Amino acid sequence: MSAVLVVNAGSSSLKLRVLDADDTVLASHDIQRWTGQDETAPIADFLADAPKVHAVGHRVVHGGPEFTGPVRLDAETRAAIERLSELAPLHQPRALAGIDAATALLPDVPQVACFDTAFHATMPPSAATYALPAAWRRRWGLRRYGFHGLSHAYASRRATGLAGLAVERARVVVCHLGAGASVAAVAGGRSVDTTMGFTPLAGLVMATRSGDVDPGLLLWLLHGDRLTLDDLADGLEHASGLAGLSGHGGDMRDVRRAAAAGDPHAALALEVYVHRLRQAVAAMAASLGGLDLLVFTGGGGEHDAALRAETAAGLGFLGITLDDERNRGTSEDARISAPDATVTTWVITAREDIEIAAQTRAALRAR
Ligand SMILES: Nc1ncnc2c1ncn2[C@@H]1O[C@H](COP(=O)(O)OP(=O)(O)O)[C@@H](O)[C@H]1O
Ligand SMILES: CC(=O)OP(=O)(O)O
Ligand SMILES: [Mg+2]
Repeated sequence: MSAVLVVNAGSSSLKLRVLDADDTVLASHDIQRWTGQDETAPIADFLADAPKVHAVGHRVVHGGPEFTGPVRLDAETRAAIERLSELAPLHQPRALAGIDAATALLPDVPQVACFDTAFHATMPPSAATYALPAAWRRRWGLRRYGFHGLSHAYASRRATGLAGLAVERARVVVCHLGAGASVAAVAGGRSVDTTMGFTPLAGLVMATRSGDVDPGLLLWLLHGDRLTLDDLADGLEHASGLAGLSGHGGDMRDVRRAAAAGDPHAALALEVYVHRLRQAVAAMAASLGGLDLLVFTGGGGEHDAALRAETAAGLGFLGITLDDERNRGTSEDARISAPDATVTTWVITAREDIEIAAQTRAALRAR
């Protein structure tokens, strides 16, 4: 099997790729602000000019308890994915739109779902369990799932390889900083902890998502006539994060411009973002019992040298020290730590497409 079409529907974009057997990108197209509502059009246009594909791999954000590895799509698996939509309302409907479009356009080509949650299925119970009543946990399967697993898996493996470390021995913290953002702890190639939870709303400050807030605050907002459930959900998902803090939207570039022009709200947004990110890196290092590699990936992790420098600036006590020139000089896969740093720090381009293509080939071979 050679060429694989990769469909990566994120919260803010749709990324289409055709990858050859050796991961060469044969065709590529990104659609910003894809809603999934106009189902087939962008994928049809892309396929009209793309080489023939032999399989399709889809990124699906939530795999729930049942999907801990890639799965061939059919009516049954599609229905199971649809039932998980409530847990990832920004993401799952878009993945389903991509699945339906590709299935309609390529009815004879096998399709595979690859899950963001699957990489984190190896988390130990101490990291995955919420301190909630047992009856609730049993009845609704409440637990930490974690997300961005396709990116965390790829970036941790890639950095470990570039560092020349044995996978079994490497302790890696990966910061995936895109529109959604999460930090993961990877030991011996397996996820042992992460900042996202039951849903992709938990953890870090994101573009428009709040990340962690006091659950008592949410109860207080829902009490009496302060906010309806719909208003609360909309506020936490779309009007919080960098957007809610800065008043300049959720794109880090706009927030930085506003802060540089003297806007105090934008400056506070950056401070809160970095404070929480540093805390998360230290927490993940604690989950690993020490740290060998720190990795930055995702749009902000790859392109925002100031963000990397500000994050590292508070983490010298862990052995993290950047080389200023290297940090400012790259957005390619490269080491950016100082020569004498005990933790080596890396910038790695997010390549969920490579991970999805590999999982797709593996799932089809396994049958
Ligand atoms: N040069 C840059 N400086 C700061 N932030 C950037 C830069 N380029 C991209 N970003 C951030 O990356 C985010 C998009 O990340 P990306 O991983 O491409 O998207 P997605 O999460 O949709 O997959 C944007 O919201 C933006 O804030
Ligand atoms: C899981 C998640 O938050 O994905 P994205 O960053 O694509 O929104
Ligand atoms: Mg993404």
